[in-house]
Amino acid sequence: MSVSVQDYAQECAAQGLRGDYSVCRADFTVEQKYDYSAAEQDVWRTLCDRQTKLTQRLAHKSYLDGMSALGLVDRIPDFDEVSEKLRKLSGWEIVAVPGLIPAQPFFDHLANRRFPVTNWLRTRDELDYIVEPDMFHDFFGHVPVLSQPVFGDFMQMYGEKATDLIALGGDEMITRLYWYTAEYGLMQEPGQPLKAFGAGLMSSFTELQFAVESSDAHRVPFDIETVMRTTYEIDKFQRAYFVLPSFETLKDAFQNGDLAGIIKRWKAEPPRDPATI
Ligand SMILES: C[C@H](O)[C@H](O)[C@H]1CNc2nc(N)[nH]c(=O)c2N1
Ligand SMILES: N[C@@H](Cc1ccccc1)C(=O)O
Ligand SMILES: [Fe+2]
Repeated sequence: MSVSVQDYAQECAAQGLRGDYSVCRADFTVEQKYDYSAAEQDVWRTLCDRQTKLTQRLAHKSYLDGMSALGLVDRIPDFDEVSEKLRKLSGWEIVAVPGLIPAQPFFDHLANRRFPVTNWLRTRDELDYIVEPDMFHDFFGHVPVLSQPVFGDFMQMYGEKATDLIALGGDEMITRLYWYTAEYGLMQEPGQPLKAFGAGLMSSFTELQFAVESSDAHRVPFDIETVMRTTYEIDKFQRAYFVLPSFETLKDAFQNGDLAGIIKRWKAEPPRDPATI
């Protein structure tokens, strides 16, 4: 039923993903091994400096509050140190993984308040955008909001509920919901300017600006059923961004929406193309 590390490692290698899955434990975690070079530390600082300037302007307050709570990011994070801080703030910890892991173990970590963070960093040639999650994306994009108890609790609940919905055959649909909210969600609260919410935007210099500021970005109001029916690609700018009116809207749709019904209705139907939403 669940994916074995060996099978997944082969799949990833075939797709050209960068992580080394040969040293994974059964839950896809690895040692962080803090042996980064001076050049990598330098890339990290550059990434943080240029991206922080953008997030100050374009990120939702929940993210900026989370970043302040976490404190300094002046060198590549030591995962154990960060976990200690996070545990005090919200009961979360981070664990090292070699890169993308399958949905099921991913959600199982979330359900247990563990966030998987990739243990390698993009190169100097990828400062603006990278096609697969790296440490900068996982850490800079996702971890700040986990320090905020409201979001931390939501992510745990997401992990728990996702596991049940996957059992109904909703693997792809529940992943799309995660994708278009936690990764690429925008937020526009009443009377407020449009802000970025998702982690995939927070970690990309070019896509963050595109999604929030470009008149070429295709932005549509959040609707849970539409989101769950819409495909995505991980290695290009998104062709649709869903705009949430508030975090409560997402939480409410997730808690009280009939996700099982949506899955049953649509899982055998052809999905929708984001360009046509
Ligand atoms: C939930 C959905 O499958 C999503 O793309 C998951 C899959 N595996 C992942 N694996 C890692 N390491 N990081 C992620 O953000 C994700 N996201
Ligand atoms: N494109 C994101 C990384 C990412 C890849 C794939 C999925 C999610 C995030 C970045 O440049 O930071
Ligand atoms: Fe992510």
